[in-house]
Amino acid sequence: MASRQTTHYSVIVPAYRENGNIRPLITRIFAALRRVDSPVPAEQTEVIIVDDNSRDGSAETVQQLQQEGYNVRIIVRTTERGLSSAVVRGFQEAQGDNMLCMDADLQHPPEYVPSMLAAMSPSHTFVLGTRYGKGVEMDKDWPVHRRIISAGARVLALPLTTASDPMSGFFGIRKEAFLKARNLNAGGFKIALDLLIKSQIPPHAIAEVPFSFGVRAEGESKLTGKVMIKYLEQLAELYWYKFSSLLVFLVIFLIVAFFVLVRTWFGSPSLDSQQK
Ligand SMILES: Nc1nc2c(ncn2[C@@H]2O[C@H](COP(=O)(O)OP(=O)(O)O[C@H]3O[C@H](CO)[C@@H](O)[C@H](O)[C@@H]3O)[C@@H](O)[C@H]2O)c(=O)[nH]1
Ligand SMILES: [Mg+2]
Repeated sequence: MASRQTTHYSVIVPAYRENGNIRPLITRIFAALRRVDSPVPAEQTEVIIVDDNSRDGSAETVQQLQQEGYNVRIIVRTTERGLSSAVVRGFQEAQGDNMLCMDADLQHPPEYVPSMLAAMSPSHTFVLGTRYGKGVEMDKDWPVHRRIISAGARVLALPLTTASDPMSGFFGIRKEAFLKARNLNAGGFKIALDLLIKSQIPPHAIAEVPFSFGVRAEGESKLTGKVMIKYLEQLAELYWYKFSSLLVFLVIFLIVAFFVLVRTWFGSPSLDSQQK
């Protein structure tokens, strides 16, 4: 098992009722890291599952995996709920400087973990698993309504970032960039978008890795109508965060321009009229 000093890479997995997926996920991640051509050593990598008190046997599965020698641990939250806040908690607990977030349900292929981790560096502080890159595609079984929602959500985020897939739940961030973010919106599902804006990641610091988005292996999606409303709230907040100074500048500019025009058109009162 890796010691604390040598853990340079952390994989954070938010999980709610994912017991059926945990074993295949962990064994596939470490099998990929143990390949001879892996750019990242398995001994320097930890996996942290952030579970919201699922009570479905996930904790026992993780315990069993630990006994088998896998460097995985589980944080069971009992007072908080939600995907984004679980990811933030995982990043706060991570030992590694290179932190990757991925879903538990195998929609994000574990075989991409080594290259995603290796893509982070002091000059590429953010890595984004994108479903819209060259040569990749969504699984044909991914529902049409989810494709439409995803496309709409992506269009709404266009003014905020140049990243091709800011809705992706498969992404990584360097610790130093994560620590720059203030007032993260920990509600909802779109924590990558929040981090891209609030950690002030410049376009050239984003490494994009195309991947084919699969379908959930076991269990059900937790994305509900409430999550979509939360996304709209998050967008409103991010638009304000990013454009409020521009807006204030524009308003002041328009007020000044208005007074200058009024003075030019109607002129200032002449001395004669003031003396009368
Ligand atoms: N701890 C915790 N984990 C959660 C919660 N809700 C969801 N998760 C975990 O977050 C991961 C993604 O949840 P899904 O329910 O599978 O989401 P999805 O509909 O497949 O959405 C995924 O793809 C979207 C792109 O289409 C992404 O935008 C989204 O972030 C996510 O990655 C899974 O591992 C799930 O267990 C929660 O309340 N708490
Ligand atoms: Mg899923």
